[in-house]
Amino acid sequence: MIKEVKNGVLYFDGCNTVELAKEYGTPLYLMSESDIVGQFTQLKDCFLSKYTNTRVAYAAKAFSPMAMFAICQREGMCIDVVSGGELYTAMKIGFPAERIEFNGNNKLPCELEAAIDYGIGRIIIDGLQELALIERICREKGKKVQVLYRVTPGVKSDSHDYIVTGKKDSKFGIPLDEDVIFPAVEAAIASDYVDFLGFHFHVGSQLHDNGSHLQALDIILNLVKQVKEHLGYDVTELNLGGGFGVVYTDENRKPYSYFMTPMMEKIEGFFTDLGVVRPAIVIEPGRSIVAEAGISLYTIGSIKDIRGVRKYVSVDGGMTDNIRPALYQAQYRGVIANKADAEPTETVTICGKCCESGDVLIRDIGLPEAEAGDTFAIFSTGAYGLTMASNYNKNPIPAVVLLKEGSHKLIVRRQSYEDMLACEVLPE
Ligand SMILES: Cc1ncc(COP(=O)(O)O)c(C=O)c1O
Ligand SMILES: N[C@@H](CCCC[NH3+])C(=O)O
Repeated sequence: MIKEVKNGVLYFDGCNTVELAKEYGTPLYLMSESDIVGQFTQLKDCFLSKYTNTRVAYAAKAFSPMAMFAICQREGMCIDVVSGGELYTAMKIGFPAERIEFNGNNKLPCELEAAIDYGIGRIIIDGLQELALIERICREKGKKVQVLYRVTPGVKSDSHDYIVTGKKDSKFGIPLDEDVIFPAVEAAIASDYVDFLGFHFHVGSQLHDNGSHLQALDIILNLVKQVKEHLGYDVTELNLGGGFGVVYTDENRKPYSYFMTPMMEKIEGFFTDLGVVRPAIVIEPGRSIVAEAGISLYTIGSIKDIRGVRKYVSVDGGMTDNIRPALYQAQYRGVIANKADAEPTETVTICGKCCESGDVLIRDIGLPEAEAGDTFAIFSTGAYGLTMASNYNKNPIPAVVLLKEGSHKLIVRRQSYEDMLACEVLPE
């Protein structure tokens, strides 16, 4: 049991969360290594070990400390980076270059140069000008890189509009208009500076239905067929992106096999019929690896009961460590960690300490009576919490503690006020 209650106290991966709050301070992110490894194990069982020539590239944007990259390295995973900063993190720990893939709709020349210098495995080209930019850099450096094209399949997905990426009106990917995509593929095939491997799509995030993945896959397989027919070229790699949904409140999380099995069956059947060796298949899960492995801990402070309206319970963090409720109206569950088995007696709203009315973490949650000094725990905050954290109101970014079966270690130290001032210069 990753989460359990003992003597009224919430334990996570064998650790007493109230003690952790005292030892490391709050706000605090906890990450369960056991849960992260458990997700990788499930992917190994239903995908990596079941089918040859497959890879998982963890989408680092979900949670990107060096320690996470090290877990990926140890577990034999690849990683998907989307910025010079994520790439630098990988380089810092000596992450094997060939296991890094680079995504992004506006990769900067300096980012591409660093990636090509490091010898990264793949660049996922996201727009028409990017090929020329990569070719120029490779020409100057006397290098060659492996590339895929990210395409927009033009499918709808059932998720928040801000995290849907597969529709045609998107800043990501290349549209599938014939007069756009075929010349682009021809140019990549003909290039002396890139090896063109195939196609990439990512339909969106936090999906609980495999429909849009399967629809996008059909579209991409049709493209593969057309590329063979028109250009006589067999692709050697397909990347199906990530997007697999997790539990925040009462969602019905589907196992990875719910997505992977029908996709792999479709792919295997298609290439058998085409009489072509199946290309390598890559996926890029981010959220599903780390979201449920995270808990955020806060200390309750001011409590305001606006009679007949709402009771606000304030915590010592907020939108600075978890922007998702404010940005996507995301919903979370939580408990008072030191009263974890007490019955709810009132409905309250958990708000942060930032100067924004929208700084609400959980609206209308049933809790036992909250008191100043209680430790409040919010579940499923492991993805896109720390990585989207900000210094708004000059609040320092919290520490991260990695838990494993009762042991705990600091993997990101809490920012100090000095850290926040470190880049500032006072004019003479
Ligand atoms: C290209 C790409 N790959 C992977 C991901 C990871 O998605 P998720 O965290 O939903 O698995 C994203 C983000 O949505 C993405 O844009
Ligand atoms: N940041 C988003 C996910 C972005 C996915 C990347 N394209 C979230 O928290 O849900």
